[in-house]
Amino acid sequence: MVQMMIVESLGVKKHYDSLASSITYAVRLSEYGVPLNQDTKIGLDPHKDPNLVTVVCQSKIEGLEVQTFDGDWVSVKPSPNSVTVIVGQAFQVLKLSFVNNFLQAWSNMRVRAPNHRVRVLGKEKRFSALFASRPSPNSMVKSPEELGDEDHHLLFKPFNYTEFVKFLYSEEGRKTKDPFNAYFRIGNEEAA
Ligand SMILES: O=C(O)CCC(=O)C(=O)O
Ligand SMILES: [Fe+2]
Repeated sequence: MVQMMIVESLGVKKHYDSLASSITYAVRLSEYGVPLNQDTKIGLDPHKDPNLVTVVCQSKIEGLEVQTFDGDWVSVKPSPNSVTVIVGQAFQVLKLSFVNNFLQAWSNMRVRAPNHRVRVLGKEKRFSALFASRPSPNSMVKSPEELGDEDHHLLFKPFNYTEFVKFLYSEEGRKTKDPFNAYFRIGNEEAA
């Protein structure tokens, strides 16, 4: 539903079915103990999710923090009747390509994969539940072909999601500052 809303808001609803047909879903439950480093209180290092969309449900103990464009960290408070939706990088590719092709109409990127992290401030264990969508194994993530033409080049190469995740966790990927842009970026423009 959230994905459909995003695709619709980008004005490319007709591509939703083909996107939806190559998506898989997974649920993960996370437990965070008291962080070893009591200076930073970091439970999970800053990162962007590689997948399409992650829905996060925090237990009573807060900890999720999202970075703003200005670099500040904002805490997301747990709520019993709401969830947090995090856009991942695979979605960013679709979005960036769409935006690029409709650049004249849209002056800016509409959705971005945000940097986020977990900090556990107190002495209690923290729990969270995550529901994530991602491209099916070995499926290609690419922009609809009619959106790419000579005047409107695409920002990213089509890519195999499984290969991307392998690279992300490889020795080389871990050493690379921005593995996503290093691997798929076609031009030199910043796509942070
Ligand atoms: O536990 C959370 O609130 C978020 C965890 C997270 O960002 C992740 O596992 O990718
Ligand atoms: Fe995450």
